[in-house]
Amino acid sequence: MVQPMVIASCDAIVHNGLAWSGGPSTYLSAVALAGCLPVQLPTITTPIDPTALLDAASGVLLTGARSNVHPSLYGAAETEEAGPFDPDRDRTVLPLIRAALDRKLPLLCICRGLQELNVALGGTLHVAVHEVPGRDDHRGPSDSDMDARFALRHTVAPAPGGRLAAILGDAEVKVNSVHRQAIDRLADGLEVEARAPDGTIEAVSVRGAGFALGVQWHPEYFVASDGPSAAVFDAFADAVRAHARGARPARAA
Ligand SMILES: N[C@@H](CCC(=O)NCCCC(=O)O)C(=O)O
Repeated sequence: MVQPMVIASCDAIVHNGLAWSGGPSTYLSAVALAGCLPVQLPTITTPIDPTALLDAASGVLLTGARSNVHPSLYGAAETEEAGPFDPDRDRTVLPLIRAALDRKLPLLCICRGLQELNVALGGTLHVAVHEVPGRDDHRGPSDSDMDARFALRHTVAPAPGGRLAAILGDAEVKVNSVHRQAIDRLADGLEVEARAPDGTIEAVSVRGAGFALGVQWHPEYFVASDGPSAAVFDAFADAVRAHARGARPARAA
C-alpha cells in the first residue's frame, strides 16, 4: 500500500532575518516511523486554502510549539505573560482542526495541538498552570540538552474504559511535560481521557468522532524507545491506514 499522507502543522519561525515555516522533525520522524508520509502545511501570512491537501490526506497531526494560542481566541485579554504568539499558526490551524473533524480525518494533537483543539471547539486555557493553586509546575527544565528537557517526569492516569485507555491500558504511564499552559474550561464535545496527579487535563478525545485524540505530553520525542509513546503513534497510524482504505468511522451526533 502507498504510504498514507498525514498533514503536519508548522510554526512561523524567524531565521536569519527571514520568515520561515517549519517545525521540529521529531514529529515528522514519528509519523514516518509509524509508516505514514508526513507533509507539512505551511504557516504563512498570505491566506492559503488547504482543501487540496485535505482531499489527499488521511490524517492530521497538530504539533507542539513554544508559542501559545492567542487569548483573544478564547475570550481572554492579551497579556505579555500569555505570549509568545504565532497568529499565522492560529489562523491556519484552528480552521484545519474543524475541517479535519468534518471530514472524519484521524487527528492527533500534541501539546499546543491539544490546546488548539480545545480552543477550536470553544474551550479556554490557563495561561500559567503553575500559578493555579494546587497545580504543579508542568514546564520542562530550560535545558539545552533536549533529552533532559523531554525526560519522562510525571504520571498520567488514563480514564478507565476510555479511548486512551484502549491504547495504553488502564494503568498510569509516565510522560514528559514541556508546557506552561493547560486546559481550563473543557470544550463541549471533548471528553477527558487522562489527568496528571494534580488534576491537570493531560489527554482528551472528541466525543463521537473516530480517532481524534489530544495529549498534553510529547509522545513523538521518545517514540523509538518508549512503549506508551509508540503505542499512541501506532494507534494514530492504524486509524490513518483505515481511513486511506476507505474504512471511515461514522461520526455520532
Ligand atoms: N506553548 C504552549 C504549548 C506547549 C508545547 O507545545 N510545548 C512544546 C515546546 C517544545 C519546546 O519547548 O522545546 C505551552 O507552553 O503550554
